[in-house]
Amino acid sequence: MANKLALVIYDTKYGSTEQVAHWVAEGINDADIRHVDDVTSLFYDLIVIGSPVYNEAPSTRILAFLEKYRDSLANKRLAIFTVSLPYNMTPERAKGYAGARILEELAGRVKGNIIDKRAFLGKLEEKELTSLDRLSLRIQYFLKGYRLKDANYLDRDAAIAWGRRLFELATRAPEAVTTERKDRKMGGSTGVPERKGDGQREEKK
Ligand SMILES: Cc1cc2nc3c(=O)[nH]c(=O)nc-3n(C[C@H](O)[C@H](O)[C@H](O)COP(=O)(O)O)c2cc1C
Repeated sequence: MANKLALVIYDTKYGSTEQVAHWVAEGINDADIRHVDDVTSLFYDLIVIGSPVYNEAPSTRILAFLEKYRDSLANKRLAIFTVSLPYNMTPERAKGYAGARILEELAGRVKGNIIDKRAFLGKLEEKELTSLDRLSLRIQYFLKGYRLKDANYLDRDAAIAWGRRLFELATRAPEAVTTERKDRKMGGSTGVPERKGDGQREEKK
């Protein structure tokens, strides 16, 4: 039986990574979508993995999944994305956001052929948070000289556009993708703008 085109796998606590996963799947056009705990098959040409960022790390469920299926994923085309919201985000910063650090950490855990990766911004709504998360974030923000406040940087168009890009890459011959990755290593566009000091929580205004 032929593989299906694409599967988008995500974890989420407050819904934003799930939302981004749905938009990405919409852009791919013919993608299945599953929470990381409900994955039953990896018979797809492309596996997209989306992780939220909590406490400067990817989701532990996603990391456990990558570990468990390390060998099965090793010969697959993969794409990965993170959804995060650094404490110092502003609409200005959001425009050039790369979020490279956690995304690179996640990519480092994967053995497969990563055809593309992307850091998306998410949202935070104080009233949705568990009391423990609210307290912990309030303390972390306070220690860094910021005040926790609601923010929503979800970008539907960007997520759908990335899904479309993945569709193009996934339906290309494997050699074409490999060549493009080599080109990128030699200085071409990575899809993730490389800007110094644009880590998840490294800048301070
Ligand atoms: C407890 C907690 C810790 C977080 N820690 C970070 C962090 O270290 N870096 C970051 O960029 N965003 C952090 N965030 C923001 C989340 O990444 C952001 O709200 C994201 O949209 C959450 O994804 P979800 O809605 O799929 O759960 C944190 C959020 C929570 C609730």
